[in-house]
Amino acid sequence: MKIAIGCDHVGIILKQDIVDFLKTKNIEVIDFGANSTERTDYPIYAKAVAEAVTSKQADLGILICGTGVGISIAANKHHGIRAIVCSDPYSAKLSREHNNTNVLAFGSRVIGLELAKMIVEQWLNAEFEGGRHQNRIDQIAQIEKEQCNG
Ligand SMILES: O=C[C@H](O)[C@H](O)[C@H](O)COP(=O)(O)O
Repeated sequence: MKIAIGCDHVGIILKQDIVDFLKTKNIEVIDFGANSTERTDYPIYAKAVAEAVTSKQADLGILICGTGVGISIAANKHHGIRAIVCSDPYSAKLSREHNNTNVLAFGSRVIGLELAKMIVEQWLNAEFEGGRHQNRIDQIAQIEKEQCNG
């Protein structure tokens, strides 16, 4: 399992903690920055992580900004990306089982490390259930296609 991770200037401390957490689980991590508290723009890191996932350089992506909102919106602009922004483990788990999310985003100004670790753990351990949910994912992909041609 390979995880691409990225954050803006607000998320760097939490990102490092999550990188360390993933490494204790022997998960390979590709870190796309940021690595300083100098103010930067979250779409840069959303793009890097989203492209790593769509190109299959990584299996899944994790993104952190102040709220997780901007960085997840930016990630969701990429074809094939289904990003969730969440602050609770239940939504994280269900987002994999029902929505086959491939990017997880959260906010370092919203949640603390222990909750973030629970969210990451639930998200990584859950598996897409397919079936009726695949039909809905296919409909999302169809919307993406139509928007692209429109
Ligand atoms: O959704 C956006 C994120 O929460 C950003 O981390 C936030 O907008 C950055 O704000 P500032 O530039 O004021 O640190």
